[in-house]
Amino acid sequence: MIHTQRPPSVSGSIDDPLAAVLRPSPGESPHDKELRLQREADAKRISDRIDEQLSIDRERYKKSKQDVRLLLLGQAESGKSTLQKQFQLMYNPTSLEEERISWRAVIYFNIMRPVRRIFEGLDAFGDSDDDDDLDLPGSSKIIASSSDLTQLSPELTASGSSSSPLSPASAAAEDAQIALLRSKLSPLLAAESSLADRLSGGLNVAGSGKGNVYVRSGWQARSLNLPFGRSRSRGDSVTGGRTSISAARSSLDNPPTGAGGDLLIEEVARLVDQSKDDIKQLWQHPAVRRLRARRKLRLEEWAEFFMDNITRVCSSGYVPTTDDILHARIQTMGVAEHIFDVAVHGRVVTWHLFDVGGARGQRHTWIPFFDDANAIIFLAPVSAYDQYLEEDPRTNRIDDSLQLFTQICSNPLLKKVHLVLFLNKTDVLQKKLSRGIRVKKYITSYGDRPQEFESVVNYFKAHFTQAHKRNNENKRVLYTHLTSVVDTKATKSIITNVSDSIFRKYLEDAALV
Ligand SMILES: Nc1nc2c(ncn2[C@@H]2O[C@H](COP(=O)(O)OP(=O)(O)OP(=O)(O)O)[C@@H](O)[C@H]2O)c(=O)[nH]1
Ligand SMILES: [Mg+2]
Repeated sequence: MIHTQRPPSVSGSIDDPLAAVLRPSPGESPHDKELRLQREADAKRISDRIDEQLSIDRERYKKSKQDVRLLLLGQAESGKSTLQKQFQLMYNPTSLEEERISWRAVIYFNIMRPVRRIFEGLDAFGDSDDDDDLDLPGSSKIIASSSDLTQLSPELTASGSSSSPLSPASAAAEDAQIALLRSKLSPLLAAESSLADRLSGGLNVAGSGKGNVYVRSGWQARSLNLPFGRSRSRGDSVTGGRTSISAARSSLDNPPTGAGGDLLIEEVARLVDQSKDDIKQLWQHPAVRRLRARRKLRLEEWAEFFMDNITRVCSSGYVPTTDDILHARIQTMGVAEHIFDVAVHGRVVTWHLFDVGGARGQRHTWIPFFDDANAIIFLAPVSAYDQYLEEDPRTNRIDDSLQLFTQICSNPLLKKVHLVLFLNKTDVLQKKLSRGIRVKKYITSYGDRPQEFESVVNYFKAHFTQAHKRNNENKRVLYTHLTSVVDTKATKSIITNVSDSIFRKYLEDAALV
């Protein structure tokens, strides 16, 4: 028989420090005993609570492993956040309702910026009368972005682009009108940077050439002191540790409020209401129409949308409509996680939808989200053929989208992820083509193919499909949809369809595990 000495660490209760603490002292009085029992009961309660929390966490973790994780990827302005709003509208409409009024600030900002750009355009090109479609990178165009004159009636376009020079008297009269409008709108323009600061929480993002404003997740709720439903940034999430959003505190966290709410926003609301007729006059001014007709001034689609709705949007008591919210533009910073419960085939599954910032400087923040993603919706704005990246004015936006899509298809972490491609902004593409903005001029390989929607879309689609095929060892299916994600009815049916296919793949994967 072997006798061994017990090592001190496993020795019995005699040497156990914990037991020593809990052991009654030899001469324990009844009062001491009561205190000791109380201590023991407290310790047990705390220990039970820790066990309970650990078990909840374990359950939550196990359950969250069963959740669906969907990433929305694509370059800046491709429509990711707009698509996220459509998901929100379908699966968590109350939260959109709660934040509805907070969108006013973004929409006011979406009005101030184009007003300033119009004046900049008039300063730079007001006198020149060369008819122009110069969209070469590095050209001196003031606004190297998006849309065109699709909203102009032929009559306006004809008068606006008239090549007959103005008489000196007419030119002087126009100059005086513009100068007056500039002076009347100067208080509004003076408020632009305060509003930008309020929206971004003072964050300045390097490389935002147009002075764009980035917001991080949850700004709507912070602006109203609301709980943000079940939407949160990854930085706030229970899993934590993969924060990609700057923790800079937003001034929206504590906006100075008065009886009517945020004082700055109320002041801006008063200013836009006062200025609405002048803004309208500016927007419809012949000098501005001429600039737009010559494409010297090209405003983004949302800017045109709000300019066309100026009286309604600037009137006092304005509450944004859902359509307004879908058109509102604010750049996403980092990665924002939105959580929805989705009922598919009679089963409710929690979906985590990750809406990322698409600008080049934001893309590194996507990577930590790749390893447990189930599905990706990649958005490529097919209307962007005549645009260049704001971050890199030499890169055509379609080209960038294609390169980005190739990287996503070939990324080893994403090889098994269900892949959906949205060829988005088809409505804008239609309008550009009907305006005669030639594809060949920007995408030379398009050659002499027809300037028709079908042909253009098929051409781009073929390139994306090709990029997918070249990087598809796993024979994964690519689901492609032509979309305009501002169109609620059409997008709803696509989301239903996509959710269904994502869920089917999810069930297949679960069965294999
Ligand atoms: N007309 C039209 N506008 C669209 C469409 N998709 C998006 N937009 C508008 O384009 C703008 C940019 O869309 P966002 O959803 O903010 O773009 P994003 O991909 O989230 O951009 P980042 O956050 O910068 O990465 C918004 O004003 C949208 O209303 C579309 O299909 N048609
Ligand atoms: Mg966004």
